[in-house]
Amino acid sequence: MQLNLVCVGERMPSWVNEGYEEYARRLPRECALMLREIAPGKRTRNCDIQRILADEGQRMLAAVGGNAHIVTLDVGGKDWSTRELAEVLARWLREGRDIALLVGGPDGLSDACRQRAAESWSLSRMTFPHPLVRVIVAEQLYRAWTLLNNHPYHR
Ligand SMILES: C[S@@+](CC[C@H](N)C(=O)[O-])C[C@H]1O[C@@H](n2cnc3c(N)ncnc32)[C@H](O)[C@@H]1O
Repeated sequence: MQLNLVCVGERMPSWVNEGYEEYARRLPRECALMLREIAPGKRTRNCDIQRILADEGQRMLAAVGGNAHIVTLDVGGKDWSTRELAEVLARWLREGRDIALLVGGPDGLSDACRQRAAESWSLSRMTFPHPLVRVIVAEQLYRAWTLLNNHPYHR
């Protein structure tokens, strides 16, 4: 199983890249987390946001393997506790399919991404900036993995 974090947004500040890498590199090979960055559409003053969202969504889905289990990151998704996330991670590991975790850009996710998703994960009822979301996701996945493996990181 591989975890693919598919995010709209490129050229992140160094603190975002370092924060993400800090946790992603700790995950073992059987649970590797790979980042796939999708270039955001160009937003101009009178641009058609729905068209830009649809195009970003299309490129996100193209970056996801045909057999992947798709999970959207969404304020309105399931607000798993860390322990519940660990159970979800254990299920994903058992099923063995690649997982695609989709994080939208400044305007969120397209309808097509939402429709293709098998599950939706909420980190909080608060809206976070998309650069921060990849860092939190990497940390929570690492924390869930340590919980499954009785590692002292989770206590
Ligand atoms: C800045 S937010 C987009 C806000 C946009 N107005 C919306 O309605 O989605 C960018 C992305 O970060 C992710 N995100 C932000 N806050 C989140 C949260 N609390 N839980 C899960 N994902 C979140 C979502 O994937 C969202 O599409």
